[in-house]
Amino acid sequence: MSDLYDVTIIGGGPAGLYSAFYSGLRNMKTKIIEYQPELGGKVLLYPEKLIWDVGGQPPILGEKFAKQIVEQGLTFDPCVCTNTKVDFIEKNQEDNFVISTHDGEQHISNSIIMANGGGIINPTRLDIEGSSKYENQNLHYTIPSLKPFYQQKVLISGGGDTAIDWAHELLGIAKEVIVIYRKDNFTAHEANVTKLMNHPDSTLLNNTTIQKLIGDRQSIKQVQLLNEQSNEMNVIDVDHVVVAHGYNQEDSFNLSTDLELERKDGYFYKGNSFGCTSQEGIFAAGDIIAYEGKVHLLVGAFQDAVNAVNSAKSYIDPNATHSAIVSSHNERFKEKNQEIIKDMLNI
Ligand SMILES: Cc1cc2nc3c(=O)[nH]c(=O)nc-3n(C[C@H](O)[C@H](O)[C@H](O)COP(=O)(O)OP(=O)(O)OC[C@H]3O[C@@H](n4cnc5c(N)ncnc54)[C@H](O)[C@@H]3O)c2cc1C
Repeated sequence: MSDLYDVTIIGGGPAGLYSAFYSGLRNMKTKIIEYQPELGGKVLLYPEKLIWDVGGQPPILGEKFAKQIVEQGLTFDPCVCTNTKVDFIEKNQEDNFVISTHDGEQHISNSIIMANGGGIINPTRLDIEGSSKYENQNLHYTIPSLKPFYQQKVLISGGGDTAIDWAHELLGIAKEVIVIYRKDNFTAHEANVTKLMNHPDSTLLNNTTIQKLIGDRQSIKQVQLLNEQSNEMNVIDVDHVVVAHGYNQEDSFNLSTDLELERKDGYFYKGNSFGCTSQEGIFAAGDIIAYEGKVHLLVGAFQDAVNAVNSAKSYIDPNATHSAIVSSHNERFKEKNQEIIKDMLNI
C-alpha cells in the first residue's frame, strides 16, 4: 500500500516545483510525479534562451534558471518520481485520490495539484521523408548549445516567437541566419521581426516552406525551398536547419467517471485564480489552468502555485489559514540564512 500524501503534484515544471516548495512551507507531505527523466518542464526546451521577464531576476539562461527552480522545489525534500507518467485518477473508498501511473504503480493522495503544463509535449517534427535521420546531426528542434552554430549558415523554419527569438540568439554567433515562414506575415512580436528584417546578416522569407532536405548520411547540405505564392523553387546551401513549428500536446491522463474536470478553450482546464478546478480536491497551477486574466508565463505559474497550494491546504485542513505565508525563518532556511549573514558581516 502506497503512503498517503497530503498533496501530489502532477508535473515537475516551474508551476509544479514552486508548488512543491510552497507546500513544504505549509508543512504538507508532498509528492511530485514527472513524466520526463528530468525536472524543469518546458524551460528545458530553451536552455540557451536568456529569460528577461521574471521579476527581480536578472537576465538568466534557461538552463541555469531550470537548475535554480529545481533546487528551490526540492528544499523541503518532496518525494520525486521522474520517468513516471500519470495515466488515470480515481477515488478510493476512503475518499482519497488514487493516481495510477504507466508503470503500474498507484499513488494515494488527499489532494492533487495539476501542474502538467502543456501535457506531454514534443516539438512538431518536419513532415519530410528522411528528415529523422538528420536529428541529432544538423537538424534541430531545440537549441541545446550555441557552439555548433558558430560562423555557420543557419536556416530557421517558423514564424512565431520561438523562431524569431532563436534567430536573434544566433545572430552575432552564426555567419548568416535565414528565417522562412509559410504564411504571409510572421506572427512573432512585431518589434523583434522588424529588428531582424533590418539586420545585415539575416534574411526573412515568407510564404516559403521546406520541400526537401538534400544531404549525405551524416548531415543536410542543402535545402530545397518553395515559394508557395509564386511556386518558385530554390535550393540553398546550409550548415544547420532549425525547426520551430510549435509543439504537439498529448493529453496527459484520464479520470474515472465520478470525477469531473471542466475544460476551457479545448485544452486548458477551467479554474479560478485560487487554483480551484471544477473537481473538489483537484487544484491546478501554471500553463494548464485557464481563468480570466491568466498569464501563461513563468510569473503566472508561480502565483498560481501559491494559490493552488493554499487552496489544497484549506481543502485538507479547513481550519488552516488561506493567506499567503511569507517567512524567512523556516528551519530549512537556517543554514542558508546563516551563510548569507556571515558573508554579509564578513565573518
Ligand atoms: C520556447 C519557449 C520559450 C519561453 N520563454 C519564456 C520566457 O522567456 N519567459 C516566460 O515567462 N515564459 C516563457 N515561456 C513559457 C514558460 O516556459 C511556461 O509558461 C512555463 O514553463 C509553464 O510552467 P508549467 O509548470 O505550468 O508547465 P511546463 O513547464 O509545461 O511543465 C509541465 C510538466 O508536466 C509534465 N507532465 C505533463 N503531463 C504529465 C503526466 N501525465 N504525468 C507526469 N508528468 C506530466 C511535463 O513533462 C512537464 O515537465 C516559454 C515557453 C517556450 C515553449
